Formats: sequence, C-alpha cells, structure tokens
Amino acid sequence: MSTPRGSDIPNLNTFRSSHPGRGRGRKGGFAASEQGTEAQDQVVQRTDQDASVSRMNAVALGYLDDQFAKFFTPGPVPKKYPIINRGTYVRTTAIDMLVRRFLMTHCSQKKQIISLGAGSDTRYFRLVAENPSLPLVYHELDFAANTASKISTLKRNPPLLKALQGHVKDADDIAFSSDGTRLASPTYNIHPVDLRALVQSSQTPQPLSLPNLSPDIPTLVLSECCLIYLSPSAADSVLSALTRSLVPSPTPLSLILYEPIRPFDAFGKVMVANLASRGIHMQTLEKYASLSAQTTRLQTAGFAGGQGAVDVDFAFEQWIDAKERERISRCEMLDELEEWRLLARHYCVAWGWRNGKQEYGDVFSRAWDDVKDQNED
Ligand SMILES: C[S@@+](CC[C@H](N)C(=O)[O-])C[C@H]1O[C@@H](n2cnc3c(N)ncnc32)[C@H](O)[C@@H]1O
Repeated sequence: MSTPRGSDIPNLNTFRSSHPGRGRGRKGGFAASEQGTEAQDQVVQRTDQDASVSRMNAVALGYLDDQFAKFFTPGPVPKKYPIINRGTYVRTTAIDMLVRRFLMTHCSQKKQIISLGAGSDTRYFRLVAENPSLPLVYHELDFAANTASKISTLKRNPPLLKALQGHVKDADDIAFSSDGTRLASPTYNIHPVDLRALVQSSQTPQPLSLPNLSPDIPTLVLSECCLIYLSPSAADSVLSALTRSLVPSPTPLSLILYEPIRPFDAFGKVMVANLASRGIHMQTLEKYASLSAQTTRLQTAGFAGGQGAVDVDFAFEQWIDAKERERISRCEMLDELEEWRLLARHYCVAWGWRNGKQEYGDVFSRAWDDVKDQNED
C-alpha cells in the first residue's frame, strides 16, 4: 500500500486552514454538472473503485472480516487514513446489523434484497458463504460498465463462484449474458441497469423487467452511497418505481440508505467542495441534509411502518459494544478523535419500512422496532 488518501472526505488540512468553497464560484460548493452526462456517469461509476479500495483497507487492517474484498482490488491498494477506515468499518457493520436482523426474523421465510448501485460490494458473498441455505434472492443493479467488471471478476475467482454455486441448487441455473453484463440465477442476479431508466420504464405500459425479481416476498432495498448521485426527482422516482411497480403493497418492503448529510456547516461545505473538485456531485444532499429530512423522505416514499436514522458517530458509540470498540481502537492508531467525530457526524444510516398483511407482514417491525434511533439533528 502507498501513502494514505482520503479522497472521499474533506482534506482535513484544507478544512483547518481555509474557508470552504471560497473562490470556487459555485454556490455552496455544489458543482452544477457542466460535463456531458456520459462523462459525469463515468465519474459516478468510478466511485465504486474508491468504495472497494476503502473496503480492502478496512479488511487488511483487521477492522472487517471479508474474504472476498481482495478479488475486487487487484494490484496495489492505496492506503486510507485511520478515520476513513473506521468510517468504512461502521458503515459496513451498521448496515450488516440491520440486514442480519431482517434475515433472522421469520428466518425460514424466503426474502429478497435489492442493492441499488451495488458496484463491487461483497455483502451477498459474505452472507451466503456463512449460510449457503439462506432463503434469499439477491439482486444487484448498476451501470453495465460496473456489472461487466463484477461479472468478469466473479468468473476469474473460484472462491466467488464457489460461494454462488453453493447457494444455488444447481450450478446450471446460473446464466451469464453473452455480453458479460448480466448474471441471472434463482438466488443471485446482477442487472445492468441505469436506475434512471427504471424510472422512465415505470411510466411506460411495459415496464422494464428485472429477471427473477419477485413482487411478493419481503424485500429490503439497499442504497449504500447510490441514490445520492441521482437528481432529487430521479431518486424519488426510483423509490416510487420500487414501492409501486416492482414490489407493490402489500408486500413488506424496506429501504436502508447510507449517505452523507449536513452539507451546510463548515465541514460539510469542505466535504462537498472537495468532492466537487473531483467532479463528484451529490445531487440529493441539499434536499436530504439532516437525519429528520431523511426520515421524512422515507415516510413520504411510502415507508410508513416506521423510520429511523443515525449518524455514523452515533452508530459507533451506541450500536457497537464497548469490547468491539476497544478491538477497533487497536486496529491502528487514531489520534484525530475530534476529526473522526466531525467526519462521522457527516454520514448517516437511515431506514424505513412498510408492513404487509401476510403472516410475515410484520417482519420489519419485529426486526427493527427496537433499533436505537438518534433523536436529534
Ligand atoms: C460509491 S459507489 C458504492 C458501491 C457500493 N454500493 C458500495 O457501497 O460499496 C456508487 C455506486 O452507485 C452506482 N450508481 C450511481 N448512479 C447509478 C445509476 N443511475 N444507475 C446505476 N448505478 C448507479 C455507481 O455506478 C457505483 O457503483
């Protein structure tokens, strides 16, 4: 590994010594997309490389246990700062906790997870390697460029294929499209889809279909740093396509969001400006800028059964027990506690759900009702 890079957060030196956004000529540091859509999409697609490098750093230092991460970061892995590694750990652990609670509730009931902008995320492989008989259908959606890269990695690495083959009843049930961008199976599916097409399609008489996606089994949708890259109206419409067309009521349905918040304070402005300088534009950040804006968003989108939101600082302190926090503090030296807390307050996990009428209709209430929520902003 080389010198640390904290490319997805404010450059902390910048934060200490300058006024955010000054001289950039952009209101609040938000870069209006002056680039063509294709170029902008490529920037967004490449954010996945940063996510997988962050994951690999957290694995290499012992924060996370993930035997699959290394396949998605061949070659030298740039180092990340300790506060970034801790952030990656909390992000993964917090989402895992909600996911596992969902899977463990009505545990014999078949369930579905739809991961928006899954990129090279390894969660599916980790879950089924741990429990090959998990009654779970997993769907990952991303741009074709990213699904092609994931499928090619999968084909080249037997441990990934083995985890998948161990989860399907018959290995012949796994089908790859001839262009290498799509994988279909009864348990794991990779769909080359621009989420914005999902929106247009839900408004046409023959909506785009996602093979093996079931409209009537309890479904958890994940957006781990994905919807934030869409325009606010497109992001809202994607949720509407999911809640109304793809998995309509009365199927129990939920959403977990992980994304930045609080762009208006000094740290938030630098965070936005630094990302904008790399061409990364987090389009929904101003609209969903706080924990309460996120929970209201979930309620408005139809997740009326319940909602919650915590920032990463809260998740670290309140969701992770003292013994585990002590283990984490031994992974590497972290002197910048104040900076860690600042950074951690600018990312959130938000979740919301819709109940169903079936005997398992209460799956999300039972799984998440007592998850500790943060009642402040
Ligand atoms: C920061 S990466 C996160 C990847 C993964 N969710 C994780 O947390 O490791 C964002 C991902 O969202 C995907 N994405 C963003 N906008 C998208 C869109 N309109 N359609 C499909 N995928 C999109 C990107 O291609 C990228 O893989």
